[in-house]
Amino acid sequence: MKFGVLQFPGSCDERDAVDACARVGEAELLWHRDPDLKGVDAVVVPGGFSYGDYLRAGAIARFSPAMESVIAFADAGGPVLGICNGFQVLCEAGLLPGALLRNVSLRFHCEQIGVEVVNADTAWTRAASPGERLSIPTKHGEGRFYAPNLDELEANGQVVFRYAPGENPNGSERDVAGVCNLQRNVVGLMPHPEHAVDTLTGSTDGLKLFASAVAAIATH
Ligand SMILES: NC(=O)CC[C@H](N)C(=O)O
Repeated sequence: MKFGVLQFPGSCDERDAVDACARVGEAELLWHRDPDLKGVDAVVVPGGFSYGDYLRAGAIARFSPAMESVIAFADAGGPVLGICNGFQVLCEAGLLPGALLRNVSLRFHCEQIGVEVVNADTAWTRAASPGERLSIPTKHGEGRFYAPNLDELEANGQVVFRYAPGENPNGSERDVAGVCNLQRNVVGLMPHPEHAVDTLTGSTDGLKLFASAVAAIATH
């Protein structure tokens, strides 16, 4: 099982993402200009500030040559995870519904928070239980999830994560922290599971997402 972690100019969490993936499988960095995904079994689009967040976070990165390959990979059912800036890129690319707006505070927010698993039947949450609370860091300025069809997303089971009560850092409607596509192989979330994989930093809850992908590939 090999993960590919896609790196853009301005990514900053790709090394932690590789480390997180390497705890449950093999992992390698993929450069955004190269459309060859090197035969990986799952793709992680990591956090950071691709292209300096100019225009809108993720708006430029989504035109990278590798993104066309990621879209084809996702359309074929391959597991894709977008973390924070990666979530923003996947929304911009049309792989996930909705958009991420500026935090309601208009401030960058950085904190360890509680995140509840709403849907444990996706490629990236099957190792968790519905209602399970994970402790994961969050750090972003444009994390307020918005979708005009939120009722429909809820009805489809596309809301995958919610901020724990009282811990919503950005004003997202109905505390939405992460969503998936209809096929449930593409998941995006604002909190950073790759920063919660070692007891040294206080939580290993993030490993559940990466272990889920390994299970998804094993039963594919
Ligand atoms: N940690 C990150 O990935 C930051 C995401 C994004 N650039 C923001 O500030 O909203």
